[in-house]
Amino acid sequence: MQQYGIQISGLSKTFGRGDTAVHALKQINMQIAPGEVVGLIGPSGSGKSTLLKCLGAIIEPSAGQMHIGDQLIYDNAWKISDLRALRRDKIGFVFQSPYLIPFLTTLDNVALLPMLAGKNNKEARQLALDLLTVLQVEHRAHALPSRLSGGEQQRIAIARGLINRPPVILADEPTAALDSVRALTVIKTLNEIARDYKTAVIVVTHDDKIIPTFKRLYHIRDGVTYEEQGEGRSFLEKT
Ligand SMILES: Nc1ncnc2c1ncn2[C@@H]1O[C@H](COP(=O)(O)OP(=O)(O)OP(=O)(O)O)[C@@H](O)[C@H]1O
Repeated sequence: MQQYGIQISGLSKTFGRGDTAVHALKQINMQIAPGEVVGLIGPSGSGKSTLLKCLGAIIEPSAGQMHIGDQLIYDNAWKISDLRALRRDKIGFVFQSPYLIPFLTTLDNVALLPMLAGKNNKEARQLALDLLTVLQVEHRAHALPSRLSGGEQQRIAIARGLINRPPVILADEPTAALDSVRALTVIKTLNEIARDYKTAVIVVTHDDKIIPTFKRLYHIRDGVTYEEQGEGRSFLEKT
């Protein structure tokens, strides 16, 4: 049986009840392999944020199943007690706005998470520096976020999402604030990281610049998803 990075089946989310109930997600099935980067697109109100929040264990689904790797996370109820530790160790979040802490250097912004997870200062900073090197922003390690370009800030945000080596990354509009060249660089970086670290990555986007880069694209409309095949890495190689 193939092992997925993250897999959901029959996942549903209803807000409210009775006549005013909103069925935001209706029996969604998704499987993302380790190393795969998929896109998720859909119009406003279609359920993208709700799906991302369920996948990120930020809100509780109403029904269905979710596995991360071979661990059953949700089966009509949460199957693990410490959701905060799950989010910290298994899921990396990358947002449209990098949300870097303005008075910490780039390096400390990234080192903070492994410190919170129990690593000592020196170990955490070395891990952070190694990752900044992979993302080609190590020369900005001692700069404050306000001194970085938008593309550099977004790469720092990716580093922070990755630092605890989560098996899953959820990226919400990570390129919306970037021009085409920087947007494609961020997506290339996510693809390289996914491949090298065996991470399953889901990118929610409205960004036409990056939509052709996905080999698999999930469309969502009125809480229902369907899948489309795209060009993927061969498109990225041409850019
Ligand atoms: N807390 C909530 N209570 C009630 N209804 C909600 C809640 N959150 C979302 N919804 C409803 O669920 C549906 C899906 O919303 P969601 O925010 O997931 O859409 P979206 O695709 O992310 O939209 P956008 O692109 O505008 O952010 C919408 O009808 C929305 O009004």
